[in-house]
Amino acid sequence: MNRPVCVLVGAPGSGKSTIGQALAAALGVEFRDTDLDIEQLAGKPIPEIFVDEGEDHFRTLERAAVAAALASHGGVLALGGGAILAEENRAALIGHTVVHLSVELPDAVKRIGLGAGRPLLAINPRATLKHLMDQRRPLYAEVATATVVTDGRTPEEIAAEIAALLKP
Ligand SMILES: Nc1ncnc2c1ncn2[C@@H]1O[C@H](COP(=O)(O)OP(=O)(O)OP(=O)(O)O)[C@@H](O)[C@H]1O
Ligand SMILES: O=C(O)C1=C[C@@H](O)[C@@H](O)[C@H](O)C1
Ligand SMILES: [Mg+2]
Repeated sequence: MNRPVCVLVGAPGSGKSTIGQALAAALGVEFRDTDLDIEQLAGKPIPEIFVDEGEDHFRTLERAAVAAALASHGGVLALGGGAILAEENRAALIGHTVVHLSVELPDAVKRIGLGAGRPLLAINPRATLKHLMDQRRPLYAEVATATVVTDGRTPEEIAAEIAALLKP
């Protein structure tokens, strides 16, 4: 059974997908993102899943995607920004190497632009993002075995710091 060399968690815009790909390339392993697994399985983009079936259904798909990826993926794994909301997912992360990519509101807003593609941020995006980040910060900290600050830093710098952390 494979297990991820590193699982990345963090708020929307923390850079899980971007840094995950750079880190996987640096380590010479595969990158996997549970958001993409869910889209492939559902056959549609995440915003459409939210519109057609609702957030609860998305979270059900997400719990299954997290369990499947943790059990089978041997490379770098990025989880969706809200995956840590589920107690089941937090429990499943125990014993894994989990890196929290921390980001504060100004950098997160700059990066994601608060445009389309993030269904939870469709209404009053800045305030909603702040609320999400405040609510989730303790949960990211709970599952993380290390926290890496991303504000004002390039994806390459961040990926290099994580690669160094992973060295035995
Ligand atoms: N360290 C960084 N500095 C500047 N821009 C960044 C950095 N990391 C990511 N970005 C940019 O921010 C945007 C969001 O990054 P990314 O999609 O990797 O975040 P994410 O954590 O995967 O978000 P989500 O939870 O929505 O999947 C992208 O346009 C990316 O290029
Ligand atoms: O922050 C969240 O709850 C989400 C983040 C994205 O990665 C996707 O998983 C989805 O848009 C929900
Ligand atoms: Mg992502």
